[in-house]
Amino acid sequence: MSTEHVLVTGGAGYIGSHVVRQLSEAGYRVIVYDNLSTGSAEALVHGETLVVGDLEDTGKLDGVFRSYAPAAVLHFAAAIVAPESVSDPLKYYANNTANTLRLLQACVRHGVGRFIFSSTAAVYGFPEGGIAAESSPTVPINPYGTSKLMSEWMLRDTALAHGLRYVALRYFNVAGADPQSRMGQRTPEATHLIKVSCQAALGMRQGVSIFGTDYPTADGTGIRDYIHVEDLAAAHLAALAYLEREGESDTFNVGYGRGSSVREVIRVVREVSGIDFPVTEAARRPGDPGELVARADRIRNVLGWEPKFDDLQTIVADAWRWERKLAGV
Ligand SMILES: NC(=O)c1ccc[n+]([C@@H]2O[C@H](COP(=O)([O-])OP(=O)(O)OC[C@H]3O[C@@H](n4cnc5c(N)ncnc54)[C@H](O)[C@@H]3O)[C@@H](O)[C@H]2O)c1
Ligand SMILES: O=c1ccn([C@@H]2O[C@H](COP(=O)(O)OP(=O)(O)O[C@H]3O[C@H](CO)[C@H](O)[C@H](O)[C@H]3O)[C@@H](O)[C@H]2O)c(=O)[nH]1
Repeated sequence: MSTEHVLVTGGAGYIGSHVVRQLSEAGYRVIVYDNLSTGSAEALVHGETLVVGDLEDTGKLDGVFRSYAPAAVLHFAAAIVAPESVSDPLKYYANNTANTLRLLQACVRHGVGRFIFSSTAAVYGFPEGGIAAESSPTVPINPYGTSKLMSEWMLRDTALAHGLRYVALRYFNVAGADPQSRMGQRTPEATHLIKVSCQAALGMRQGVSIFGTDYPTADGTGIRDYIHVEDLAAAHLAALAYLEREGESDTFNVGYGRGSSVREVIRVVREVSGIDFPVTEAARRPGDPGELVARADRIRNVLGWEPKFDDLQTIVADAWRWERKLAGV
């Protein structure tokens, strides 16, 4: 049990709010810094302190560091829509790269020693054989991935120069919701397959398009490593504990190391919901790799992370329950 303050940027968002809840339950005193551009104060369920502010506002950020002297910073705040990053790249370099720079400068000014960073499998682009290890080449194919990779580099160099230790977590396909439906993915226009399929089952969308049926995979559709947001959140607590026991700075994939195809996901959403929503076959979505699965042994070995929800049925059931609650049905 820790009584230290930790600062969580983007803590009112989808992933951050799950981590915030788990941190509170573990005894941390959590300060959330969020501009509520996509996040919601309702996602903070244990009365955590919310400072509504933008990372660009370094004056406000400095005030937070002065008031709470956080022992650690967990950095989720970002713009996250990969296709939008192609049409508006500077938004991504501003909000993801430049704002991470501002946050790191504040950490150095205030002597913060521990930092956890939300990175993404998008840093790998199209990995050889569809499987990415942490040592695989980082060749992002869109500005979103590049903005995150640049942040990883700044973090690495800052750590070396200023005695800060960090863990960068490269998330694969995050899905599902709090098993008690207190929080989940709120953005109605989200494009993620499991959310879209649940919305289709609820009749909120006309159906689901399968983007590409001619990939060199067993059923021709794209394969991804879907990870339950609750397990992903637990990885952050494992990372924080690792830094607290003086672990060295490091970067880890967070996935299960096992892929599911688009057809499998749709079949499970139909089964779980009991609703046979329309599915159409469409062309490949530009920039989509056929297969993207994590090599995921390092995080288990080094951080001691053990997933508890490694099952597509469970992920979909929790996503489905949340989506119904959000829709009020
Ligand atoms: N969702 C995924 O599948 C996925 C996959 C890989 C990596 N990630 C990373 O995880 C992190 C969280 O993603 P999410 O899915 O929870 O997204 P989200 O949009 O729900 O959360 C982002 C949060 O950051 C806040 N925010 C954004 N810009 C800000 C700024 N300038 N100042 C202060 N607050 C700001 C938003 O209001 C929101 O609460 C991001 O860094 C994202 O790149 C997400
Ligand atoms: O309506 C849809 C939506 C998705 N897909 C397919 O389903 C799979 C998963 O697509 P998502 O949009 O759910 O997720 P992505 O794999 O494209 O990307 C997500 O995971 C990446 C990391 O792996 C990045 O973090 C990225 O930001 C995040 O959106 C892909 O094969 C995609 O082509 C469909 O067939 N129809």
